[in-house]
Amino acid sequence: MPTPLASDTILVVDDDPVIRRNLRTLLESEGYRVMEADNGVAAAGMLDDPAIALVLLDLKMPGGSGLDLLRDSQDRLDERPVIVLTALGGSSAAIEAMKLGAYDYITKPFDLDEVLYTVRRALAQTALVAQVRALTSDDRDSALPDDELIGHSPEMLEVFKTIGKVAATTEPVLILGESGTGKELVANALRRNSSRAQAPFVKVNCAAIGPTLLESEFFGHERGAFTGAVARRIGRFEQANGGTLFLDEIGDLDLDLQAKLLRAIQHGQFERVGGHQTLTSDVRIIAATNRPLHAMTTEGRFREDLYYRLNVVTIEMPPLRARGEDIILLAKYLIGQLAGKYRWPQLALSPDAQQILRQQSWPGNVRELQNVLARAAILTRGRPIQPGDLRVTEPAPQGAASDSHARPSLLLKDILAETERRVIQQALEQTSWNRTHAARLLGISRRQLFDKIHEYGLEHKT
Ligand SMILES: Nc1ncnc2c1ncn2[C@@H]1O[C@H](COP(=O)(O)OP(=O)(O)OP(=O)(O)O)[C@@H](O)[C@H]1O
Repeated sequence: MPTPLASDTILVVDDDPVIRRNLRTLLESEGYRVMEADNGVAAAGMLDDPAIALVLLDLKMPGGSGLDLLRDSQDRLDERPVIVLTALGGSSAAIEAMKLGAYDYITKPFDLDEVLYTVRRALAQTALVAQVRALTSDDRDSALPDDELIGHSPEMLEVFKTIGKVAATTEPVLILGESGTGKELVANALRRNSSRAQAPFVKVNCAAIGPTLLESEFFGHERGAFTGAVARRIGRFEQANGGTLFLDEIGDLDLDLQAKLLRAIQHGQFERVGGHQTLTSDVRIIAATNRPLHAMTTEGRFREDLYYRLNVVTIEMPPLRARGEDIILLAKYLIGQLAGKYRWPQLALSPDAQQILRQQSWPGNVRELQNVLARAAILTRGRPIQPGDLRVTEPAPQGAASDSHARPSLLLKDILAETERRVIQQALEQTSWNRTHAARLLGISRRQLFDKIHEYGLEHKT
């Protein structure tokens, strides 16, 4: 959780001076500034102060109840989180408050730790959403760091919320989702918003290296541990000590290594390859995979105990096709990046091109969108992108194909390529992706078929 900023002022609204004093003492000891009001009307008058970042609000107060404040001052609250304080048994008022947009509620007599935890969580979450909003506004002049997560869809806001909630804990986080959905960006955001933001952030791609080298990659090795081990090597667990270790493609991990990894995560203990000394390291684990990890546990391909250890918090990345208008938001953002990089001020997306983008199913998700746009931008050499400039891997649905604007290209070579792609796709579907049968049907060799599948980025969908 980010340390509170000096500007984080909390408005405590309660008619009971003892409660106000207790809350003030607690919050000030944590570095927050505190303002007080003893009823809803007085509180509403104070909300014009932009320093107020959060409101702790009693519901029952003479002279302006908390519910009235929530109901009447939405504009003044301007999305600042309100945490409601309710007496035990007052659940209907609490529910009503939540409906009116309260962030959360705490029942009295409250536990001070719970108050602090809820306040911190609310502030971290709001800061994250605000940051994302600012970065995704249409203003292209704002310099965007490369690893910002763009999205306004409810699905992505859910992801941002979860990041806000869990970033500050040291529990492991498992990020699931199709390839290219932004899992690595989420790992970066978790780290950036954690108390370990300044500590080491070490990444290992578990699919990139074989099991023997991977063990040494994780835990290091002693000199002479195996041929080629000419010097002692410090592994990633040691490097990440005090920080965060991101294990990408964890679903590709060999069973034997899964056991060693479990021990290292559970007890923080491991040995270098060829070493006898037990080493310890304090790392926060973030793991990601596009594989169905849970199903793999039932098939015995992934250890159940490791799965449950990693799966304390799961973030499911929605596929791009499920993010609605985020496709266009992202496309505009990516176009902005390309325009800046290549100095193409005219680069833009025509409305028809946007329509084509909306209609795709994007099996390669954001990465595919990036590739399609980069290729189109290069083709047009910085002029506005039209539908014909977009080489998408999925044919546009019927309606779009009959629309003259949506016709991909009039160049003979493009039409031939598009026809070939469709025929191959058809043959593959007709044969349930039996490549031998499909190749026979098409009158080409299996090798040629493989090359074409690769060339056109065709994918088997179940
Ligand atoms: N929401 C997003 N906003 C901006 N860029 C994004 C977003 N999601 C993904 N990207 C970009 O798309 C590309 C793929 O993202 P990333 O590598 O994080 O995906 P991944 O899910 O980890 O993929 P894989 O499973 O293949 O490793 C990156 O260049 C990333 O910057």
